[in-house]
Amino acid sequence: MKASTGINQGGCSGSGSKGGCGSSARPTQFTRAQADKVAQHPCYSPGAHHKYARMHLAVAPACNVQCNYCNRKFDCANESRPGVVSELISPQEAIRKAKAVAAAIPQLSVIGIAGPGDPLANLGRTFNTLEGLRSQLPDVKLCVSTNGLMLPQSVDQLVELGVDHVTVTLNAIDARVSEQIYAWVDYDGERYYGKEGAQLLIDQQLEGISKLIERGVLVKINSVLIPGINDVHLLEVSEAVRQAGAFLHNIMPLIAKPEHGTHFGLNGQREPLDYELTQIRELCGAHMPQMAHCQQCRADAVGMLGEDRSQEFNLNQLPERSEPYQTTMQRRTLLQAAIASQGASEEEGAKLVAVASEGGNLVDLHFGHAKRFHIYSVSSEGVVRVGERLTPVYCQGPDECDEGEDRFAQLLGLLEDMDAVFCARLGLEPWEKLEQAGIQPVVEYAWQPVHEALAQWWQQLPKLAQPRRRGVA
Ligand SMILES: C[S@@+](CC[C@H](N)C(=O)[O-])C[C@H]1O[C@@H](n2cnc3c(N)ncnc32)[C@H](O)[C@@H]1O
Ligand code: SF4
Ligand code: SF4
Repeated sequence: MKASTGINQGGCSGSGSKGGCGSSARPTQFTRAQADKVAQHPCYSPGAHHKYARMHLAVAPACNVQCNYCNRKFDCANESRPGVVSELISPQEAIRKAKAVAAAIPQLSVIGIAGPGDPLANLGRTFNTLEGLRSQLPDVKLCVSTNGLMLPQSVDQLVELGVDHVTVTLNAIDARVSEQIYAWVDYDGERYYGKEGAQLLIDQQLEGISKLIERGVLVKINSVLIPGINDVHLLEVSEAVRQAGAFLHNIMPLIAKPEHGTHFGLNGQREPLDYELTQIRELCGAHMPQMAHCQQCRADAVGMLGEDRSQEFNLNQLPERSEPYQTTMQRRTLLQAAIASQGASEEEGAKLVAVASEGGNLVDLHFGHAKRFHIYSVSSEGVVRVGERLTPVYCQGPDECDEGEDRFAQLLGLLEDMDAVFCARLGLEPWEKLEQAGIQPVVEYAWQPVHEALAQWWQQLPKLAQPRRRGVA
């Protein structure tokens, strides 16, 4: 009973889609670790959007470009489309809201920042929020959706903070097309118009996409289909992003109603017809796997794709006090393990195992050097990845080791519900402390593939698997 990987399926579920699909997408080869990441992201895998939920934190009001289709309104609770939010929140409020939603919706696997403006035009607010999420909700995936203008200079920090899913909106790779979509571009204190602004944006987007891919980040491309402007051109966009190494293309229909007050809406630019969207997705599907279950969510969307529970989680509705996040996290991991293995794990004595691994393919990291632990449920049902936990680095070298004790205590807290920890190496002292905490350190499988290592380890466990040692409150 393994998790659906979402590999080679063309990103086309049809369900919940605005428009059809039918694409015969070109296969994309993923490593197992990438496939695991995809499998738990509701936007990246059609199989995942029934199992996992997402939320957007509306912390980023400003934008550094003006798309002719965008008008960011703040006070519009009954409308659901990109850029719309009910309330703009601060990074601190965002963390509070994220904890409340993670507790209420255990299927929440991904938290993204997607506006209502551009996350990278609000660097302080965005990175403060991401830092808070990383340190206080270590088990959620972090996702950012950007126009790409500030990407090249932001990639290092995004990777450092553990963001491994980024969506870039790329509507054109030819400035003659792009200048019809963007009114202006603000960069380095200057405002650029026409082809000059368009070319600047394209250059930054393509450089940023390449850098993300070099660093192992999964990149999804959003393109807004604008009839008569970029419809046929999207074939070139699709081919370019395939060559760059993006893994999913999300062609979204333009929304352009006069009442939205956008340039296109007010000037009669028409929206695409359903069959036009289907045709373009089919044609682009020859280059790139297509996403067809995008719901064009609000910038503060909450819940499973296709549902919007944002109105249940406005700041004034959040509980005054919440349980410690560690308790929430442990409950979420057990529930996600049950979801992933369809309820079989508890009864069969499944083990929860944390693996120190750089990319999720090999058991290849020193325990103290892991920036994240990949969490697996291991049982007679197989090896199922059920999440990950981001961690402060315990020891980066002799100069930093005086902080080691505190960080180790944090690590123990992070992993206290695990049955075992796999890593490539581990010092004697942490070894003993892990054992005292009831967590088995395992180093015998250093440099072996994670799934094989875990399966072999399970095989050699005593045949009568013990029920799990610990439950959660
Ligand atoms: C609101 S934006 C926020 C992230 C970022 N500023 C960006 O543009 O990528 C999220 C997505 O919604 C799309 N979007 C915004 N307004 C739209 C509209 N009127 N019709 C279709 N897509 C739209 C954007 O192109 C982008 O892909
Ligand atoms: S980049 Fe995003 S937020 Fe900015 S104007 Fe375009 S759609 Fe709106
Ligand atoms: S707008 Fe599309 S890609 Fe973004 S969260 Fe919603 S479904 Fe996912």
